[in-house]
Amino acid sequence: MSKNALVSFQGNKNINTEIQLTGSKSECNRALIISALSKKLVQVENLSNAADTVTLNGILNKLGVESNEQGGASKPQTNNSELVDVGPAGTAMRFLSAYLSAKNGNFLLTGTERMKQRPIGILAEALKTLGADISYAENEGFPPLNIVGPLNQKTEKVKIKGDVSSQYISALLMIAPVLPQGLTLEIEGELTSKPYVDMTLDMLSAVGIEHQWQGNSISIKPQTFKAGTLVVEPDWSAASYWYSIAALADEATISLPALKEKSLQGDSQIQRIMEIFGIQTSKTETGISIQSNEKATDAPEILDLKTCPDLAQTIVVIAAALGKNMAFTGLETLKIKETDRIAALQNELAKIGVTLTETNLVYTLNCDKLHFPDKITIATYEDHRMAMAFAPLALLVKEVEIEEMQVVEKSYPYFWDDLKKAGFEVTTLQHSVIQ
Ligand SMILES: O=C(O)C1=C[C@@H](OP(=O)(O)O)[C@@H](O)[C@H](O)C1
Ligand SMILES: C=C(OP(=O)(O)O)C(=O)O
Repeated sequence: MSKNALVSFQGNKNINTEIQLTGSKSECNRALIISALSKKLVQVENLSNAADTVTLNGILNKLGVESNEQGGASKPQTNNSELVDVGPAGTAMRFLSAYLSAKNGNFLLTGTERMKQRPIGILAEALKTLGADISYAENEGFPPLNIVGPLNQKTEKVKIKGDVSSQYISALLMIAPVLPQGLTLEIEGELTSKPYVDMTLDMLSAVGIEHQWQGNSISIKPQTFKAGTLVVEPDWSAASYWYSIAALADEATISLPALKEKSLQGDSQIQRIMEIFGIQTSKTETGISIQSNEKATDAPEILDLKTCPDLAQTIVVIAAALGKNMAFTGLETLKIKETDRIAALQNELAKIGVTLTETNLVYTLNCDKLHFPDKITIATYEDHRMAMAFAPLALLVKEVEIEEMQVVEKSYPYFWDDLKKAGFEVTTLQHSVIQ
């Protein structure tokens, strides 16, 4: 049985609401790994209810923190490996690859069928260079991974490609302080998604872990964690869907408590980017408020999204719906996320007459044939962001049916409830799936 959401908005398109967003899954997943590595000296506050965070928390609780992550312990006697299944959680897969390599035990780290298509070879090979015992259980370079820890460190210097996923780098940086020799990472090529590496280093600094970043090298010496609490901010990627709603409404004032204008999350750039679509952000006593009635700023000729890949679907869909023939760069990594997000966007934007085409890594929207049928049905490809980026179109299209509505659970489980709170009608449709 598949469950779809039928989304519509009746009456005046004026939205005035307050939405309490759940904690950032990126911050939470780092905080949980750091807490485990610190043997719970570091506590986490405002844990997200994102499924990816719930999964990682469950795995870490089950594994316990007794074993010796500081390295040097003898290898386990048994050949039975412990199954660790992250489902669709990319950060959990990447962070645990490093964490389990440093931990005493024998593990089979796996995930969904899609996870088995998301590359991990760059990280696994870097860990092997450090001394980790890792092998590919199915396909070379992809999960599942057999990991036998703790690693017997052979070197402190590792080279790593920076242009595929920053998660590999964050994963290594978090275990660096517990490695007997520490770690110096030399990043080769351009670093993609850089704000996520900054987030990792800032969160490590908050619990006393120092680093040096010179040129393309980041070094962390062996160090102990300082006791403390990491307080997680709400999720800025989730906030981006409220910016979309504000951009498509006739008038909107949406307050988002506890969000900070200056955030650890790179996706807080949505504040500046959405000015292109006439949305203004202001600080309030409790967080921020977004308003739709300000004058739009000029769109740049090409908007680069390399530092905020998770905003790409939000921004591309809004630009398309507003008929802006914009061009984008920095979208290369979208093909290896929850789905091939470029192909997914191309397929679904075609339903409102918009094309997205690529020439020399510049992606251009053509909205000349933009039209809004009375009803569109959007496929979501097991990708939460497809559902959430397209649902706001219900402000322009009478009925938007979003397939497999449960996909939102990955990062924003209360998305549909929050839409209802803001005045949308959301009905659940049950369809039998014929195999
Ligand atoms: O480190 C993180 O928390 C994340 C980094 C980004 O991935 P890439 O570095 O693979 O672009 C982002 O897309 C993902 O949702 C979360
Ligand atoms: C890419 C994402 O997540 P992950 O890589 O952690 O699966 C995302 O949340 O958009």
